[in-house]
Amino acid sequence: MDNVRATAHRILLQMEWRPAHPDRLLRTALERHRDMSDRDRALLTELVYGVLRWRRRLDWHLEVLVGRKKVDPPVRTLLRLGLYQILFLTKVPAHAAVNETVELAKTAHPKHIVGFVNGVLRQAVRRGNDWPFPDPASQPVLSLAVETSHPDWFAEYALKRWGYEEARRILEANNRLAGITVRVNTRRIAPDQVRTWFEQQGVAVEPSPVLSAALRLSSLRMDMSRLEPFQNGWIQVQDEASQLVSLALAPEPGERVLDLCAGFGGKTTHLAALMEDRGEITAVDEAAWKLEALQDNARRQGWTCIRTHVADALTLDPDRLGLFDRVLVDAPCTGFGVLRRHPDIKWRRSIKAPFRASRTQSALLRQAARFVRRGGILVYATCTIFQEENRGVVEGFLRDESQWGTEPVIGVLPQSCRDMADGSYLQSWPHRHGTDGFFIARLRRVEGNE
Ligand SMILES: C[S@@+](CC[C@H](N)C(=O)[O-])C[C@H]1O[C@@H](n2cnc3c(N)ncnc32)[C@H](O)[C@@H]1O
Repeated sequence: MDNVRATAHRILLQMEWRPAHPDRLLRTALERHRDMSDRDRALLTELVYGVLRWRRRLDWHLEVLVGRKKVDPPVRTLLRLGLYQILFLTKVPAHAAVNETVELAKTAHPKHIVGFVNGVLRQAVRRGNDWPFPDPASQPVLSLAVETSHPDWFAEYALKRWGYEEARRILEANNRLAGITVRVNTRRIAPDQVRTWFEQQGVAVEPSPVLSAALRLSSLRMDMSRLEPFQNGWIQVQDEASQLVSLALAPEPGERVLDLCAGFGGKTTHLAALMEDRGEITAVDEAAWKLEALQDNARRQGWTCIRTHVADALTLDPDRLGLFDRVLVDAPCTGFGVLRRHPDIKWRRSIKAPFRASRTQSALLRQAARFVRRGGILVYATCTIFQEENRGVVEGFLRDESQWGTEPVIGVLPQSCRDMADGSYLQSWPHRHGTDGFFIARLRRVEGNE
């Protein structure tokens, strides 16, 4: 039996039943099938991510083929997988896509379902490029949702907020594959040396137009953790926009810094680099396993100034932890700025998600403020593009907290970031800057705590 398609089907179906990270499911599957060739591994990743990325479009095509007939999740997932290969994968011949999917159907379904799958996919092949699409003039929301494969609620939000043309550019950019960007640990090695290492492995590398210590790698998905630059602590996989967050905090060597939502420590280790490993960084997260990964990361990169603290940030007490010169809140968010890398997120959120997220974000920001000394800096960041989670959270905070003011984020960043300015804040965009979509606000405590 074809391992690749069966595995892709299993992963996609698992994601139908309950939320899971495709990356984690893929990694587990690849570990189980160590004998899989590199070509098959790449195809498996492409099938899973391709179906997730194009799900709304595939469902539209399915609707054209079978009408509103109810199709059970296992069969729907099979059809999406077959259709994706027929419509989007030029390297898989259409007849092979049909045959492989039908063979897969035979392993789990009765004859009439196998016949149904076969019939639907053959119809799709016969259609070639002849598919109806919603009319953008009379059905702009449906047209945006289907053509760019986003949930209808988000297409409607985007249309209202940005207008059709800009909304289309934003949504289309989410379907462009994002390459891997790395931050070079310049304390260990020069960016040029890392560049040469990758080029010697046949990977094309471009220096970042935004940041001097960042490199853009052409290969889309490599297992970085196996590579020498990663194992030697020379690099951190991190999009440029994400790198701007620590730069916006601009910590100085010797300071006390609090990273309240540290996660795996992409930003924490960057802070340590900016502080030349001098001073003290307290990295907090409620997920112990993430902080363990952070510690590995810090060890590999050679940072000793980070200590981790597993806790719900909302319950921390400034009397115990003391005050800090700078505090970072890299808040949990809806993630709509990173849909290029995580297309599954689109289907896991509803229109209520930004509002719900904003309540936690506001609580975290208010809590973070309690830890900042007078004159100190607080940076609030998300990887999303909803006003409710970004400007809305910060402005709500500023309305209630008279001891705080904003500072232009751009003031502490390289000139190359100028066009990311959004008033005194920063908002980066995949369609404009080729980076992930991040929001950053920089606040200063002007009065209050000593
Ligand atoms: C956007 S992620 C942080 C990513 C991380 N800063 C990085 O650069 O890799 C948000 C993090 O906040 C953590 N988190 C969410 N709510 C929290 C809370 N109440 N207390 C502590 N950590 C929390 C999550 O576990 C998650 O790791």
